[in-house]
Amino acid sequence: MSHPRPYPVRYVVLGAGAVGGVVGGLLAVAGHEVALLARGDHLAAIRRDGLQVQTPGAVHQLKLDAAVDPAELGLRDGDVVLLAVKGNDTEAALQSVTRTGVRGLTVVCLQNGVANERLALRYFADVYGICVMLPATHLEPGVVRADCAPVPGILDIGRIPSGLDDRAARISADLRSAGFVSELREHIMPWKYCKLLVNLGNGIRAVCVPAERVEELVAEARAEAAAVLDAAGIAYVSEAEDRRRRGDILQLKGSRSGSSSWQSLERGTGSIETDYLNGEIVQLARQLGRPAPLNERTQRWATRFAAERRPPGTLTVEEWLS
Ligand SMILES: NC(=O)C1=CN([C@@H]2O[C@H](COP(=O)(O)OP(=O)(O)OC[C@H]3O[C@@H](n4cnc5c(N)ncnc54)[C@H](OP(=O)(O)O)[C@@H]3O)[C@@H](O)[C@H]2O)C=CC1
Ligand SMILES: CC(C)(CO)C(=O)C(=O)O
Repeated sequence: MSHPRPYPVRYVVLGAGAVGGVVGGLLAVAGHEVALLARGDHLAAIRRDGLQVQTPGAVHQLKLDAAVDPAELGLRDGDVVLLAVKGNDTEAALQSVTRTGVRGLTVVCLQNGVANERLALRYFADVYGICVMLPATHLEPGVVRADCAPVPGILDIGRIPSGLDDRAARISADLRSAGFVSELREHIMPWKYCKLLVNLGNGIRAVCVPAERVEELVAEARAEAAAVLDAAGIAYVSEAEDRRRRGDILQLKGSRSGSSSWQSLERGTGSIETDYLNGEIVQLARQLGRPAPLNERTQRWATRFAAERRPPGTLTVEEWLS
């Protein structure tokens, strides 16, 4: 592999929320060209005042190109699309890009879950996956916050389905220039499956009142899922390896209300990503003719909460189990 090429790259963040806003914002602070795709009140606030990216040590108010329709940004071959919508929004988001007719884009899935990369490959040849360890919060329209410092996140990257190349090296170097920790991974998907196992708790914790029994159920759902992945012959990085990679790099500062799924309920978006987290395990189990009752229950309750716009953390564990 040769050295990363020095030509300028434009990063187009598709879904400039908590993660996309923080990554795009800090890339812009580091001097990279960044444009944002957002929607609703968030887009209106960004257009009016700029995107505010808070970190534990600084507040950046960034005037960046922003639009809802990718066509408005004049997408061009060579642009790197940082796909940072929730998994349930991926298909529609990708289609909004394909409608521009520009096919020479690089798509980087800056998302939890493992279905986004497959979807992106349907439309684009150059797809990369990032294992996102970046606690971030979408505070209010126009304002996002990185919750860790001094390193905001670990963003290891690899080509899909596997392999290393100059483009991955270039993106990884740009992420490092923006303060992230990022390594190249020849096989990124086993890391993303490991992260999927971590995220199986998002849905239960988002709906339930915090309790010891909730944490036991999270562990049980995780064990159920690991058995499904094993039966399917899908490789995932071990908890020990994941712990070694994280080390003490991420230091949470201040308060954090909850996971990305919790935030969907808190913001009352009407949707939640659980179908692409626990739902991934459920569909795999169904293909194998196996049960996955805890992941199924997690999926059912979370989607119900989102649809009914119920506030997070309000269901007792007894109700969840009933
Ligand atoms: N937040 C976190 O701490 C972490 C999140 N992740 C993962 O990162 C990914 C992104 O999560 P997160 O940043 O929290 O999500 P957010 O909801 O904060 O951000 C996604 C943004 O994309 C917008 N959006 C959705 N579809 C479109 C579209 N077609 N065009 C333009 N904008 C669109 C959403 O709008 P709207 O609000 O209207 O839906 C929202 O503003 C998820 O996969 C999540 O699991 C991973 C690690 C940590
Ligand atoms: C691991 C966790 C919960 C970190 O915030 C996350 O990935 C998320 O919020 O979705």
